[in-house]
Amino acid sequence: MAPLALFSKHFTSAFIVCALFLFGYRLLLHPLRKYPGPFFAKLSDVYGGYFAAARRLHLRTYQDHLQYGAAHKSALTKLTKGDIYQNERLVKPSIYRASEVRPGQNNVFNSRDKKIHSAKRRLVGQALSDQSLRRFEPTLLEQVDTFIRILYKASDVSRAVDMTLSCRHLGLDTIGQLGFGYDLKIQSEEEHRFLKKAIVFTNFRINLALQLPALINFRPDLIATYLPNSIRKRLLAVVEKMIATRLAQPINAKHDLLSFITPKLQTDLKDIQSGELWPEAVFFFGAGGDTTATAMAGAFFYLSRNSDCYKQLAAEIRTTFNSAGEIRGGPQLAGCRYLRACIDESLRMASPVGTTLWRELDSQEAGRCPLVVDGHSIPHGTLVGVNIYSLHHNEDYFPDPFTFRPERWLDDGADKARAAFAPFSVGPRTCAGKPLAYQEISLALAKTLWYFDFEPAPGYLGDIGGGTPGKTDGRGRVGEYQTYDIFGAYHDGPYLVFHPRHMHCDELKHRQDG
Ligand code: HEM
Repeated sequence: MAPLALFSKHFTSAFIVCALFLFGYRLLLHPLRKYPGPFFAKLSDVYGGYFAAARRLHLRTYQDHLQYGAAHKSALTKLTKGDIYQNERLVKPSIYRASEVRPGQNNVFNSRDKKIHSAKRRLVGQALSDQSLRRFEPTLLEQVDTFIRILYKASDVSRAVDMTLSCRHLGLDTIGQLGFGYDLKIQSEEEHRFLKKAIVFTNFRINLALQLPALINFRPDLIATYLPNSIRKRLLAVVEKMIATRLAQPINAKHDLLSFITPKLQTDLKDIQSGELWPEAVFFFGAGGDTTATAMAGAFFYLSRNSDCYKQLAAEIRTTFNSAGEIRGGPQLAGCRYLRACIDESLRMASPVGTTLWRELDSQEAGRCPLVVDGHSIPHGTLVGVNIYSLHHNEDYFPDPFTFRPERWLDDGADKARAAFAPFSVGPRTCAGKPLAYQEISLALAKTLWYFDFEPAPGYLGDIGGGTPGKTDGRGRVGEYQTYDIFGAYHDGPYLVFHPRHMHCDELKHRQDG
């Protein structure tokens, strides 16, 4: 036998023996072996990686919960269950390195050290506080008004509007202003619209690496950054341009994130991407635009398909306010309880972040008493987490979970539902942008219902966004808004047709004519 053939024969045999040994260990001796779970998840993280690549890990995890129970093994070293996010002994695991803009550059989202995180959180949180949002409101209202004018133009010619696109344009323009005092004009012009794709690419990659940590060191986005005109390179160039433009102005010229963080974070204008400000800016831009867009598109989907809820919400908006100008932040908007219930019900059913947010025992806790979650003693090094999509469809908390029923947030069972509601996560790493998200979604929905009636587009366009009958992979429910899990969510539609409420739309017509 030729030496090469001999080598390859021995190598293959050795590989098979090692694999059998490893899989035998994982099935029979691994500390988590007592937990039920899918066979392939017991063997390797490739299980999570495969479903992350298919963008349906949330659906698979939900099915696994039904089959194996709440505490099951969803990957080699991962358990899902319990009261995790308020536990001070737990931190974000090292797999969050997957979201570093450049290796070693940490931001408020992926810093693991508690002290460093709370300093960053205090800094970034200033731009997102209630007081800051009050100052930002006129700018937010301008963006929402642009959104309304675009719907009005489409309504004039009965053109179906893809709400995924419109909501994402609004979300990105808003975050361009709040982050950098920069008018990206995505709602009205083409130039920066590629940013949507760039954010999807980034989120997909991060999610894949979070589920299959072996990929963390393989960074296709870093490679992509060196390719001429790659989408990732263009995204970073836009963020850099926004920072440079803004830093050329006096620091208090705008009310934005940069006015708060620039004095505290080192940045060299000649090399912005190496400075401390850079990772915060890139994350802020990615986190704030797409998530609110999913929440809005989901709400439009469910309202267009549930006519009783639609009518009740329209009545609330149209009786609470006397003019479009009155629709702004404050007690009247906060008093729209049905509006809030519709938003929460959409966030429950189509969570913008529907994934499992992994946590692990802080390394400083090693050797101290074991971690106990819901009566389970968890070995050190295990990742624990709750899957948001599964939690939000758990019948114990949300009876009839696939039915859009805003009333569940207003009736007697509301406290139980609220205890299990976590679209923004909970605990010290809860979303810092929650108040902005609610304000933006509330204004966009309330103003839309003030000016228009809407319904699904006729023909096949009207079906886009829902499930496909007969599918058995979790996508067979026609009335469920289909999200594709990429840590955030990818989606399409709904396509809606808008009918102006004429006496109210006259002012829009005049503004357009003017
Ligand atoms: C409906 C809209 C939104 C949803 C559902 C959402 C959801 C979340 C979730 C689940 C997390 C925790 C992630 C984890 O533990 O790994 C998070 C973190 C975060 N979000 Fe949001 N988000 C939304 C909008 C926003 C907006 C508009 C901003 C503002 C720019 C924002 C800024 C942040 C920040 C700064 C963090 C990191 C918090 C920390 O670790 O201290 N989010 N978000």
